[in-house]
Amino acid sequence: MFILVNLKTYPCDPVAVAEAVRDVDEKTDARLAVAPQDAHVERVAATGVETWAQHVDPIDHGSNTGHALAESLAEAGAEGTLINHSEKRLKLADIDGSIRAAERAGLETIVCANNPAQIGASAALGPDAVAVEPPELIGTGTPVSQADPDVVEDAVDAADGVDDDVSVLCGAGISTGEDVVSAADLGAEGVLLASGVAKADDPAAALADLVDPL
Ligand SMILES: O=C(CO)COP(=O)(O)O
Repeated sequence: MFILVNLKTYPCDPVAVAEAVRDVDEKTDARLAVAPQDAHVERVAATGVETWAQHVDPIDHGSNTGHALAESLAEAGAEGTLINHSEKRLKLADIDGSIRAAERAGLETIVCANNPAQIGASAALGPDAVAVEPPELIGTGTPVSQADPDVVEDAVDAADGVDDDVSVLCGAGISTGEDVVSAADLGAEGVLLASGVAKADDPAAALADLVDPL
């Protein structure tokens, strides 16, 4: 399983969380990574943890102000990027452009989507992976894999129907190892999570619990 910890703009110490993720990653067969804010990518990557960007824009070097350039994030140490997160929605043409920008920079891609229909459309654009995250469950602590198993299974079917090379992850409310196991049982190859680690009193303990049953 791939476990990607999205730090959003939570007021946690990104380097301390990154070190905890790196340490847990070394002790488990699961693949763990962290997606910090752009300003923290370089410091987080320097810990040795697999580091992802939260977003890239569909742009190239040039006359663009206030954008996230894929090449710059890759140079700072990012190995992949989320695209179209529920909190950073893009138009279809821009999702396509962001995937192409990420590919150009050598970044792995996960396109997020609200529901199985959007998962199918996203898979058609050829990212490495898609992630279904029902917005109403994000940040609630109610795990999508247990509260809405159909949405995960339907997302897996939708992506497989378009391109079975595209992996499917799920996210929203995931915070325990049991939630991760139920996601795997539904056919997800990984999970995205945020508050369960970024807002935990002890992020290292929260991470240890996440991988414990894997
Ligand atoms: O948006 C998410 C991960 O990208 C999920 O957030 P929570 O884990 O806080 O529900």
